[in-house]
Amino acid sequence: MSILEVDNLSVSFKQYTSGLRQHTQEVISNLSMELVSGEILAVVGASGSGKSLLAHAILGILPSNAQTSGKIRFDGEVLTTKLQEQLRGKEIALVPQSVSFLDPLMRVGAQVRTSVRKGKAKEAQKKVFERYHLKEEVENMYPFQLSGGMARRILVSTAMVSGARVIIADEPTPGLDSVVIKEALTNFREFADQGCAVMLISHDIESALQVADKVAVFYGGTVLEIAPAENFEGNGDRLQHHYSKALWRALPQNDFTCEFKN
Ligand SMILES: Nc1ncnc2c1ncn2[C@@H]1O[C@H](COP(=O)(O)OP(=O)(O)OP(=O)(O)O)[C@@H](O)[C@H]1O
Ligand code: NI
Repeated sequence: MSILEVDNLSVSFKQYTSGLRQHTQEVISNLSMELVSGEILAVVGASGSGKSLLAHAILGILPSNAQTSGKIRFDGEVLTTKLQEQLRGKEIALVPQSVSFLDPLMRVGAQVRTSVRKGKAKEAQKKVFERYHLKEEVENMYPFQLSGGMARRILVSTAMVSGARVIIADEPTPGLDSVVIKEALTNFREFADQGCAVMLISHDIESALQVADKVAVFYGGTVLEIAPAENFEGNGDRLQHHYSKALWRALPQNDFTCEFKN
């Protein structure tokens, strides 16, 4: 069953060029896709292809000069600005790409606790810190005192304790060591297995494929194809699009199958 549906979404930015002349740049074009309960959808594609903007459009946190058209539905209901506000951080949680999303003036333990909706906040926060190997003293720190990897683990923790039904994770793993990456990906898998849905935006196709059910390949602001994860194997012959094949074959471990070899 589909929890979140994106229907013909376009996003453009109005920018002033010289003087008062306006220029509109479309950064997402006629994009349709869905998140299904119980599934992880990995989203892969080049830098600048619109992955983060799609996440922000779903959450309703695009910059104010962005114009959108199309519809996004949660549980069949069309998302309005008001509904997005109500669902944000509650039914739909974001693991943002940038650690600047953390509140610089709030201790990180408190930030995680404010996201807990069910059960005891303190307990949930302690448990999730333990899970992500964050020492007890970290809860009293401010974001500026954290390393990049610690800040990222705080962002993942915040989404994990929220009790949301949809998690949109925008590059949640860079800078993390392999043990924590595995832990986070396993948690996303468990989360999906409980009947929730995950959108996992990642440059790390190899890791994403370990847990994803389907992969959406992004290019130039739209989805080229959505393929079952198992189609990413061998030479990539089961992938439909040249770009998807190229993306897959460009991975270091696939050099062996590259035609240029010999
Ligand atoms: N506020 C903005 N105003 C104008 N253009 C923007 C704005 N934010 C993003 N863009 C443009 O939209 C495009 C998509 O950006 P987006 O951040 O979604 O890419 P991405 O796929 O997430 O890239 P990355 O993999 O590097 O995170 C880029 O070309 C970017 O320059
Ligand atoms: Ni991005």
